[in-house]
Amino acid sequence: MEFERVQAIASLSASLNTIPPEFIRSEHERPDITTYRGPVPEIPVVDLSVADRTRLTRAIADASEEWGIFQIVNHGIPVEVVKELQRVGKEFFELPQGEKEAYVTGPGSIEGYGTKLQKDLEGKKAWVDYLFHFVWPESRINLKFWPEKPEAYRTANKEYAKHLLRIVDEMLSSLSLGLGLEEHTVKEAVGGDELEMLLKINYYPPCPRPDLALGVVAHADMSVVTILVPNEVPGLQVFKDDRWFDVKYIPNALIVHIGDQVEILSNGKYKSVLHRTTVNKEKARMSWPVFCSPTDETVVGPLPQLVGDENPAKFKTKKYKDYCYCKLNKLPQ
Ligand SMILES: O=C(O)CCC(=O)C(=O)O
Ligand SMILES: [Fe+2]
Repeated sequence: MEFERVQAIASLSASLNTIPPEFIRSEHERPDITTYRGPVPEIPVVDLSVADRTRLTRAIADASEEWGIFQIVNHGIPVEVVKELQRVGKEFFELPQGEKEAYVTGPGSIEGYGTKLQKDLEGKKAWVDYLFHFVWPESRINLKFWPEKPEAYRTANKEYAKHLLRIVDEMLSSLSLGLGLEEHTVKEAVGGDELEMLLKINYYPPCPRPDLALGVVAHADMSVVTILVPNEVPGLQVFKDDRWFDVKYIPNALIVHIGDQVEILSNGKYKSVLHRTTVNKEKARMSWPVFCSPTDETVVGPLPQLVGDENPAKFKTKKYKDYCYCKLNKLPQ
């Protein structure tokens, strides 16, 4: 098992200065060939400390319509809280392999430590290991998947989740207002206070051939929104106007991805963004996305206020778990 971890493969590969063939992407995916190197448009940056609520709402709504991704600055989460989240996550991944295996994901569970074992459609593997666990609501938390080491892991994650809850509410309110709807509409449409927050830590070890491999492959998140903290190593790319662009690293910013559920309930007005990650030759890249999602049984579809004779529904209305099942098994929605 140990040698299936990308972290273990990376240590071997470093000395060989090469990577196993199943990590070498075909030409249409290779980052060196497919990354656009012309002038790069910046993804929008939204300053949450702006006092003018109407302006803030418009900035978030416009970014969600045009890009489906933006960075937020002056978000009010203390720098120390984020730094501590990053420190304990990094220390967990630096533990001896055997200690991490104690948190290994089990059959039928999304939570836990692991590596995507199945290859993708082209028989390729992703240069990343991960840890998943719920951080909200309390009833969903299973401490079995929350590392006991380093010692501050659990307090740091609890603290971050508490702050993030406020940001999620702020995002969902702005998305509602941006559609011309009452503030709580979007949150209620995805289950209100039942909304779940699943934290993932991505650990992308240094890779001797970052020109050939990919971290996470192109996808759009199934969530309502995903809010992500990266470390200082760039690697996130977004697909826009038929091109892959690098996302600039902005210290202390959080990255907000619009997920499929918001695209669906807005009937396509807001875009769920296609993104992927590249890896780095010298440094480990890490990221902490939190996927905010409805419960399995929550039914999500285009908001009735937004559909009519002139605006027919572009998406089916279905349970979140059925949406995920179709997407994960590449079945028609
Ligand atoms: O590492 C990143 O910046 C993005 C990761 C991601 O897209 C994901 O885990 O869904
Ligand atoms: Fe993602």
